[in-house]
Amino acid sequence: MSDKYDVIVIGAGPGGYVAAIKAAQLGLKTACVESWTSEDGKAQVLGGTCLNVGCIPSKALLEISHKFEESSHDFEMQGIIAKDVKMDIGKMMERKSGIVKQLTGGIAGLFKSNGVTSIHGHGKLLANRKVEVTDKDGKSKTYEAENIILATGSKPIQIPPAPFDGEYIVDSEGALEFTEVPKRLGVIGAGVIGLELGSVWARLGAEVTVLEAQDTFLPAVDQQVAKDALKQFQKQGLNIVMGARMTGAEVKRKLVNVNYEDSKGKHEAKFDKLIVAVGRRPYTDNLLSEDSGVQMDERGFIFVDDNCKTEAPGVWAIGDVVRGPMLAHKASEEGIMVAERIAGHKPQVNYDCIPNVVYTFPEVAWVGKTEEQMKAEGEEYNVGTFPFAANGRAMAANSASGLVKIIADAKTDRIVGFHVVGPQASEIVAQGVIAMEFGSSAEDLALTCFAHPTLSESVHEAALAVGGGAIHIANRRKKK
Ligand SMILES: NC(=O)c1ccc[n+]([C@@H]2O[C@H](COP(=O)([O-])OP(=O)(O)OC[C@H]3O[C@@H](n4cnc5c(N)ncnc54)[C@H](O)[C@@H]3O)[C@@H](O)[C@H]2O)c1
Repeated sequence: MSDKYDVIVIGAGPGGYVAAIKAAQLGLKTACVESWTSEDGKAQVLGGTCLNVGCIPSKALLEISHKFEESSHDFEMQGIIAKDVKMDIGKMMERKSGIVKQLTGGIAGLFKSNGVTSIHGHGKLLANRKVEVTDKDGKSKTYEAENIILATGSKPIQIPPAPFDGEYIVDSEGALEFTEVPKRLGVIGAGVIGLELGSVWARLGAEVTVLEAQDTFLPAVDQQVAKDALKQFQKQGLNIVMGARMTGAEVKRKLVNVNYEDSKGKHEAKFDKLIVAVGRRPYTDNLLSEDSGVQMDERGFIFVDDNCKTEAPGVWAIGDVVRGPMLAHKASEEGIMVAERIAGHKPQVNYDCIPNVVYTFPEVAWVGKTEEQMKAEGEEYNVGTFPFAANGRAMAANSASGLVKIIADAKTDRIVGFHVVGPQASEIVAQGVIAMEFGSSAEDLALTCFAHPTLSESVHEAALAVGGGAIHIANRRKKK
């Protein structure tokens, strides 16, 4: 086979592998370059961070640890006697690895069935739409393509006061590999990763302290929802210290001594393990030759326009390596858009309709604007909320905490924000995404028939509440 392609994708994460499959489906001769190698050094590993060391393994641990916590603490009041429930961490990790293996293997199958050529090695973009691929033995080969898609993802940020050592001070990947439950676990950063991984180990019995530098909890989240979530996490025993900036961490006699400062002064804390989750950085190490023509912005993200075009002709970039939220589904959407644009179509990603989820329990999920954003922008709006405490299905499921909140433009009634904290928020938010994508008004949702008894009835009631017409709760706003 010739080494000239219509499309070469560098990176086989949820951005890259989806782009490659879509491009091949559109009749383009496509190759995908991925350097990730199995631990035994023999095989190529597809799927990127999300499938291997991110979304999927963390969700496996979140599901299992939730079941453990539920059976240990919440079964008895429901009449289920499950005495002395024990956790086998080795077995839990085996199951997590099994799920990862199944999914990553699935991508290889999808590449084959769609006719994507998989190339194993490190890809580097050269000038004039050429890609140099270096294999694990250091041998290089150059390929050419009409279009190149950079989808190399991101890596955890390492900060000087707490360098990762892989054993005591770990990043999000290390936190998925503990072989036993740490007695005292410290987490730096109350962001998505800190909260999700802190929750896993807290449910399994660790005493968890989360140190967060900012004063506002989950500042990107609607603050009514964030405050509700914080209250619930604290009730579960997560010790979340706000306004606490970590200044140093040192391992001494198998313990991590952490120094931090807050408004009350300087403090020291001791932990058996420390997870540092202070954000991720775009991964562009040795990706671009000096004459590649691709520019980066001041934060190291590859510079692209609204359609993911870089400044080099025929070179595109998608996912965590470019501006916008670092989310697998955002990367996949960009991958599909770029593949279709290469094929001559003109799709766009609607960046206003990308859902966000924190996979804690309860989950926090949202799409669109927060009340704080509407206020800051001087927009007039109406709000409808409905608590799961008034939802029969949530009560039956012993998950009656949290709420659904819908924000609608005051003039048009168009839904501009949809927020959930509560059971299955990650699934419920899809209703808000669909509604917003179709330009629905709150009244459209209010006039829709929802099955009874379901958690989704809270969406219906919140939509009714926007117009002051909720049935199962006193209305904050009176019907006009
Ligand atoms: N469920 C999901 O969608 C999901 C899951 C995992 C990761 N991600 C994405 O990955 C990226 C990285 O996640 P993350 O949680 O690491 O980053 P984040 O940006 O969400 O949170 C990092 C937090 O660390 C705090 N921090 C920074 N330095 C600190 C210090 N010295 N002391 C105390 N606190 C400090 C910051 O104030 C911030 O709140 C995010 O963009 C996130 O959206 C998403």
